[in-house]
Amino acid sequence: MALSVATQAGPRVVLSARGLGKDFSGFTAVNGVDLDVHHSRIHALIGPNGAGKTTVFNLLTKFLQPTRGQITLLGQDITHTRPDKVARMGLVRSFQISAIFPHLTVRENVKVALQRPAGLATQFWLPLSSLDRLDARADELIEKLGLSRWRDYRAADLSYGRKRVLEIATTLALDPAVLLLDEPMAGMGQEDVAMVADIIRDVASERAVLMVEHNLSVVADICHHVTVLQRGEIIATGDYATVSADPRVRTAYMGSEA
Ligand SMILES: Nc1ncnc2c1ncn2[C@@H]1O[C@H](COP(=O)(O)OP(=O)(O)OP(=O)(O)O)[C@@H](O)[C@H]1O
Repeated sequence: MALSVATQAGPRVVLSARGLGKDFSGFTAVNGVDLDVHHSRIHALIGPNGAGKTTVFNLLTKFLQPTRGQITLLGQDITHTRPDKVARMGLVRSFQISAIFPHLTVRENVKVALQRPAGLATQFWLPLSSLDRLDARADELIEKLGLSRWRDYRAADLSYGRKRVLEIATTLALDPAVLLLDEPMAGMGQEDVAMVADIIRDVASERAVLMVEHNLSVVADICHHVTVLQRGEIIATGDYATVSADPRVRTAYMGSEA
């Protein structure tokens, strides 16, 4: 199937899926998913529990091999590419807080992340001072994400919301073209939600963001495009106003379907 993304007006498509599907021992978890994720846009993937959102994320990052369909990243077919290579090509998934080293400071955490794209192996037996040359870049990233005040705090001492921001900062050290965020607002209080929403908006000005998010007011607030999944298939796609008015989406969220 030809991908007609190159001719579209507006921001360019950086990640795209066509006819994406995944079966688990005969059970179809994802089927016929078409997705275009654009540079400088925030795209939400929403849907009720078990709709297939995480499976789609795992397929896009190649943690799972699709049963059907094609995935393209920056114009290259990555359907059969290994996850580590996909990450190096610019599709990076933000992992949970456990990806942060709690005993290291904010700055040290960012520096450890920064040494990866520099092509250095992560050599934990080297003193952290060996990463001094990364100070300037680390501080730039820290400032960008509003963490300067907490630069010398141990990650363990940060608030929950700021841990998530630090985790996003470590992901941005790889300068991804596409950032996948898995429920970035999960477990956060309202104040942290607003802060992290602002950060995601900023971060997306220089890359594409695809996020799974259950907080629909955040989706309404910051996402340019929303794709709604139900039972592994797309039931609506468009801006928030369009999809939230769709009767199938209303039914799916009210849980009144069998
Ligand atoms: N490894 C697996 N083996 C078998 N079934 C699976 C596997 N992974 C996911 N599933 C099934 O696929 C369906 C989609 O699951 P998935 O986790 O992708 O949904 P989700 O939309 O992310 O849900 P939630 O919002 O609850 O996290 C579910 O029915 C789930 O039980």
